[in-house]
Amino acid sequence: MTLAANLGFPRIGARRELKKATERYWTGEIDAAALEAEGARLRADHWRWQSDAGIGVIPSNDFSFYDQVLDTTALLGAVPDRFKHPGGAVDLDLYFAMARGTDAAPAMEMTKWFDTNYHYIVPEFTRHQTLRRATDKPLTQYREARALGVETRPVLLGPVTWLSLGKSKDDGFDPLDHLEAVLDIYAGLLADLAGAGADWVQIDEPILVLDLSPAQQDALRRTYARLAQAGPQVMLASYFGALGDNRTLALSLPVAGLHLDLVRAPEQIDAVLEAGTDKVLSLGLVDGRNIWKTDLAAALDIASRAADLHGPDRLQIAPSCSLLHSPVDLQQEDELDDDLRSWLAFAVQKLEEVAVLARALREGARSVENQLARNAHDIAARRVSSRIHNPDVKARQAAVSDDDKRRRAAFPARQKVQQARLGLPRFPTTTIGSFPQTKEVRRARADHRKGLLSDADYDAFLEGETRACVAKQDALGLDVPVHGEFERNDMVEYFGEQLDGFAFTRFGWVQSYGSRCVKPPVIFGDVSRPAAMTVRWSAYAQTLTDKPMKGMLTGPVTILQWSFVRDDQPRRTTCEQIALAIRDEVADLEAAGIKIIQIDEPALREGLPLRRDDWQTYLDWAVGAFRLSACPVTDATQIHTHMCYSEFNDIMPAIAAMDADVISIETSRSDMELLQVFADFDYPNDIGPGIWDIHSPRRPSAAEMTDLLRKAAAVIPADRLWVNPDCGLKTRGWPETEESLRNLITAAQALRTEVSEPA
Ligand SMILES: CN1c2c(nc(N)[nH]c2=O)NC[C@@H]1CNc1ccc(C(=O)N[C@@H](CCC(=O)N[C@@H](CCC(=O)N[C@@H](CCC(=O)O)C(=O)O)C(=O)O)C(=O)O)cc1
Ligand SMILES: N[C@@H](CCS)C(=O)O
Ligand SMILES: [Zn+2]
Repeated sequence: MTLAANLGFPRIGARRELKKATERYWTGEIDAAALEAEGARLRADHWRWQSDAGIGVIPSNDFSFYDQVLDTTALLGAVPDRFKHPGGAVDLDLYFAMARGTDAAPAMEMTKWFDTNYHYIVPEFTRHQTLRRATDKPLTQYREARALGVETRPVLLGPVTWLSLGKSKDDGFDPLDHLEAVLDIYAGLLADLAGAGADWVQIDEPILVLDLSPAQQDALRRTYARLAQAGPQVMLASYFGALGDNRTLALSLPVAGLHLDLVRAPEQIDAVLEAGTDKVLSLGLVDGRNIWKTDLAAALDIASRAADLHGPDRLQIAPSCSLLHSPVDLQQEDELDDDLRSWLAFAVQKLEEVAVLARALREGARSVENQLARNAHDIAARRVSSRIHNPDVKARQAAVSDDDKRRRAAFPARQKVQQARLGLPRFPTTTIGSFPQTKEVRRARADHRKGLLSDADYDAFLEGETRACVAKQDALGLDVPVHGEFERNDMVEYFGEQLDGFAFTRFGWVQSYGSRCVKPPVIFGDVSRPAAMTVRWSAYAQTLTDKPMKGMLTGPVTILQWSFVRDDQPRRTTCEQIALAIRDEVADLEAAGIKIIQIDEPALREGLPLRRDDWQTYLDWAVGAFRLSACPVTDATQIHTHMCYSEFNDIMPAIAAMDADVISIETSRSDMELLQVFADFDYPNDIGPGIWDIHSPRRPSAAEMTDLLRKAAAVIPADRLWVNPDCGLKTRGWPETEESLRNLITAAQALRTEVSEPA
């Protein structure tokens, strides 16, 4: 019998209840018991909703208080020495300390989860680390569901993915050398889960869609040879792409089930069916990464073919990946127009789609003919909607030339003109754009939205915040101030709200990291800019200071990457439309007297395809889009870009090809490691390596930041170094911001004294 299955449900809560409870725990407003109780309440609700939606295979252990990779690190007791854990269980406070750092110990690194906007805590490995089972979460949450009458399939992160995503802290140590120790722990856990009643477990190995080394392939063979014997049957989950050249390997593993992402890679079903297998196949037919309604007829076509060739009893229907990346429930969206609403599906609706498809296979398409007919109507209506196409946008795109993507002079000549115009000191200091989004700022915006604060009062409030922020930066002595971004709810959503072709939701929140969420806008049609979006705030801020005010924009690739993108045209086409809109904004900022403009592209690296063979094509159009947005200006206007959470090792030519006059990057958590690649590559333009980890509430001292800057000056010529934090300061409070910026400026001053001027 074909079952409807789910791989993971969003844990943050339909109204971000988990975020709110976690943050209240951190500020001491509630205790651990209250936080645990809120977690349990959410899990119970989510299990019930899934059951009500008709899902037969419901996951457990997909819940997390911060991150599922950190959960695995805690499960395996891989606590870095600096947290001085004496052994025994990893409790909630140690868990949060690893994620967020403490005064005594910096947080563990955080980075992108594959090509998503979700961030995980990077495991740290050392040669002499002793791994041992240090939490029982998979077991307790399985039992918790059972006690509520819900039979679940516990989800575990696969050992090889966990080891592959971690970082070795000892030279020459290969994390895969820990594999046997990890397998001992997993085998024990699986046996316990079987003892508690679990017939199946889901083990996620998303690295199966990456280019794998022989050592990783061997590790996968050893892992599943062992775990397939350990108790419950294993549903091995691949997602975010095609198995590709790992298909034979995956099919050869002695697991009982294999999950395939048939949204990103629908073609792989034919190869798998042709190869033949006795495994249960889980068909990921409903997009877990986007918000469009599934074309059920097309999905049913694939599923029916699989049922004919493989047998309906050995099939499950599922979302393509965990629904962690999807908003919770479309039902809440009371402000979306009817057209748009009829085109969308969030997590709850996606599970209903999964259930319809499974039922169609079990009982025949007639049994769900009403649902199929309604779906076919909505899919067809979207396809022909007049709201999607804008001939002016298409005409402008057709006229884009290579010249539009080129600055007038090369960097050395631009640098001279800009230095003469800006007159900045060596080691110029700046920030990445946002300043603390305090409760007051968020409340004023919420009140404005609800009509409790008039347009004029909200505007005056924002002017006040901006004025105070510029004054503080002047008092601190920052060389290149910013306006503070108080008017922005989010660096992508804010732009989406002002561009045609975008829609936005009220509650479409998705977890980004820890308690932090984003509400990606929905790109449904051709994109254009009806009016200037940021000039009002940058121009106002420039009137408040004699220093050069930096204008702040989000780049086209990042807007694309952090939105829910239309799936009816290539991403590169949509990206170019956004680039043209940003280009107009850049030109307007320059015309308004703004001499420095930053175009943030933190998601450029994240958008890189998972397989290397596809990289160059992406990099060509992504870099082209950035350049298209950045190049309407004269040589005297300085263009900055900013990238956080990015590994640059393999993409330096593309970073250089962006040709930004200045790039600021996140480097502090990696102790400047990330900078070395810029040195090795001989990166030609200016660089601002972050010297303050703004993701942690910890306040770095001037000495610590001076030290980081010295490390930077040892590898990058001093006359090309800028001094800045890792990223924007929106998540920080004012006291820590002022103290840390004071220290950052002290560090810059120290380097100006220490490092002699070039002759
Ligand atoms: C730089 N990062 C970003 C990523 N993706 C983005 N789309 N944006 C980013 O900035 N990816 C990589 C990183 C991830 N980092 C972060 C950092 C911080 C956040 C964050 O702070 N998120 C906020 C939500 C931001 C937001 O949209 N705020 C709105 C709504 C505020 C709100 O909650 N209002 C309350 C009412 C408030 C009151 O009455 O007091 C409500 O609606 O209930 C706004 O400011 O208006 C977060 O809180 O999680 C995300 C990613
Ligand atoms: N300008 C943005 C960039 C974040 S990546 C900010 O400062 O928040
Ligand atoms: Zn950033």
